Amino acid sequence: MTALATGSLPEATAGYPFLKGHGTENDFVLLPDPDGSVHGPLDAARVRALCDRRAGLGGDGVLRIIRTASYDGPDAALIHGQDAEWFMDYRNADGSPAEMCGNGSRVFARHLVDAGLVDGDAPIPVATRAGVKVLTVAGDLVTTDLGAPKVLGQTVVGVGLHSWPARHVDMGNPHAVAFVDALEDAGRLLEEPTYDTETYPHGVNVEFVVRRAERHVAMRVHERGSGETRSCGTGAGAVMVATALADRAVDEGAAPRSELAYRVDVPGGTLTVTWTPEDRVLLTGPAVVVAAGTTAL
Ligand SMILES: N[C@@H](CCC[C@H](N)C(=O)O)C(=O)O
Repeated sequence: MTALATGSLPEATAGYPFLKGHGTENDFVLLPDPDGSVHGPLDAARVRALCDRRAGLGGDGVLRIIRTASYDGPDAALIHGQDAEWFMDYRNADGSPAEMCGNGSRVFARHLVDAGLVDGDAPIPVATRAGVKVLTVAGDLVTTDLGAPKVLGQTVVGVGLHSWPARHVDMGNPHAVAFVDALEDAGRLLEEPTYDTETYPHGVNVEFVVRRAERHVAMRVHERGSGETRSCGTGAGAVMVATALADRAVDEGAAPRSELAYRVDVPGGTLTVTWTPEDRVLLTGPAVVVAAGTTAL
């Protein structure tokens, strides 16, 4: 391979500023748009173009970084009512908006701190479509308080000819958690798993879980709107809650009596999920920004 000679690189493309980042390889295009004047309308086609891994920048989703007061898209009243300066305007790779993104929230906070937009030594409240989430940054790790889980009923998910019972857990967004004998049993996950559309009228994120050791599990995920990804933070939260209940480490309908932590391995790394006696699910993991530039998209 011939190295590019100095000076042969094309001039930076004039266009819209972006950053690229990931949390346990759940990767995102970040669009800094503090006052809503930089990026213009973020329609589904543009999100799909940005997330395209061959013709675009590539990503599991887009995070627009905008002041809460400057957001004027759908559900603006709901967003403006939240007590947080910054709004994480998250979209899946297919362009659909989602209520919450756990891994994305850490990358979002990392950027706010790096850019000097917030004090990294203090808790950072971030508005989302699932309400305000508070983040804390400690070195390489960022913790998101995902809030109280909603533990709902049993359901069924399927891939090809296989089907599994699954636990319905809402972590701000919908999840179905299925325990499997081996992660490979879920196959290549090129297609969306089947699920009960009455239980999940707006689609669902499906997690497949195996136990690795005491308070240690591994998962794969098929995300609503993004396909199989290398990690899902809210999914890790849902998996921890479903596993702790299955382990009888927590009584149904209750919070743990003392802090309970599980290691959750995902294809892209490791997350720690802690469920507190105050019924908060805390997601801790890395958050990395790997590139910044401009895009014509
Ligand atoms: N990867 C995210 C979840 C993103 C949203 C999800 N696909 C949905 O539609 O609910 C995470 O880390 O939580």
